[in-house]
Amino acid sequence: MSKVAVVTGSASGLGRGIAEQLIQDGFRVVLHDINEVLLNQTVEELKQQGADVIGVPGDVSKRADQFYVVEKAVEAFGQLDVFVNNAGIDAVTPFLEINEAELNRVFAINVNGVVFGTQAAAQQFIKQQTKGKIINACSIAGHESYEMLATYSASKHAVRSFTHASSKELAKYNITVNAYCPGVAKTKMWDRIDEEMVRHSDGALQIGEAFEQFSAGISLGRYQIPEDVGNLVSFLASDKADYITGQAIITDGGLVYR
Ligand SMILES: NC(=O)C1=CN([C@@H]2O[C@H](COP(=O)(O)OP(=O)(O)OC[C@H]3O[C@@H](n4cnc5c(N)ncnc54)[C@H](O)[C@@H]3O)[C@@H](O)[C@H]2O)C=CC1
Ligand SMILES: CC(=O)C(C)=O
Repeated sequence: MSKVAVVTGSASGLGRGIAEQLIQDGFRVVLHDINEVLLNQTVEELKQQGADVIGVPGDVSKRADQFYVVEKAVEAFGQLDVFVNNAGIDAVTPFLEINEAELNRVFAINVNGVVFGTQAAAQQFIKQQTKGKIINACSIAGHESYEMLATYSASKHAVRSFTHASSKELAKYNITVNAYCPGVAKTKMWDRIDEEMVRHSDGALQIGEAFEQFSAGISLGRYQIPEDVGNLVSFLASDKADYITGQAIITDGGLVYR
């Protein structure tokens, strides 16, 4: 029987790219997103292409929603093999203006979401008595800290730390936990970051220029596309990655060197 993967935040952007790659790899995929309208549209498009997928709306910051998506995956497909904690949000703010609401919002989704998704998936793998793979969205911002992106960078450093700690605790169940760390990918997230950086630049930047400046240092000379990220997740989700755990692997075309 083909394997089953859940991908959170997969109605669009990198999550959709990851879901499409896993479908190509032969997975049955559960798409999960807070945007129910977009989720239904994406699920319909993928079904029309012949994919064996379902959509489950939910908010990753709610622990119950994460256990619910695992329950629905098992109800529909009988098992769970891979859980991708992809959903995440951005925040662009000068450090002195960061407030409690921003910290709570970004950490609730980017950090709590990863913890709850990991718990829900791990409990299912333990119940099944099978190996399992948990794959988290980190970022180059989980290795490097950026001006105006302090809250976001801190949240991604926390994702890297939870990847390390959970991989150590879950190894005895044959569950691996790894993270992918994208660079500068052209998705709605970067459209928003660019707009906000322009807004905070006092006229120094025009639309598109923050994205261009960030992309300028990429050694391979182009910005990232969802397929680049899908390729790394495809490997991490495969049996070929069975002996890799606790790693936060950078895929950025050569921008941040660790
Ligand atoms: N775009 C980039 O350059 C980079 C992105 N990343 C990370 O990759 C992941 C995906 O990023 P993008 O696709 O660019 O973002 P995006 O903003 O383009 O898409 C995110 C998707 O997640 C969904 N979502 C947002 N909040 C949610 C919640 N609470 N529960 C469930 N779904 C939710 C959105 O509806 C959307 O469909 C994020 O964790 C992000 O931090 C990391 C490094 C670079
Ligand atoms: C969006 C992101 O993850 C950056 C700027 O590294």
